[in-house]
Amino acid sequence: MDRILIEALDVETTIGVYEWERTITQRLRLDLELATDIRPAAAADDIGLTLDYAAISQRIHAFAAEHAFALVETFAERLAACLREEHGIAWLRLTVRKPGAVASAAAVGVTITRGTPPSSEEDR
Ligand SMILES: Nc1nc2c(c(=O)[nH]1)N=C([C@H](O)[C@@H](O)CO)CN2
Repeated sequence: MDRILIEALDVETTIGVYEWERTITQRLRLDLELATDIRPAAAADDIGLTLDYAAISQRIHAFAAEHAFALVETFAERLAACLREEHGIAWLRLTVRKPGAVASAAAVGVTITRGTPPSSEEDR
């Protein structure tokens, strides 16, 4: 199955388990792989027949601005559900990194995959 990519998308959100983290916004860095068949869009050269990565990126910024969670796990799970529901995405992989959260690490975070990857002959 083909995949639409969104890599190193930086968003600002309220996130953290500590009291002081509830009063500020912090940066999360997101990587996404979204399964879709790109052939109809490519054949017709039509943005309406694919997942619009610009529109999805905008939606992610809005989601981050609208929500405040303690855990990056919750952010990832809720965002994945939101994107799958609103865009009919059958399968996705989402990595959420919180740069600077652990001073001795470049980043910490989570990777989740949700849904069933639609199979195609090319994958066999
Ligand atoms: N598995 C997790 N561990 C931790 C998280 C988290 O979201 N998931 N969060 C924190 C704190 O908010 C930390 O990022 C503040 O620097 C600690 N551990």
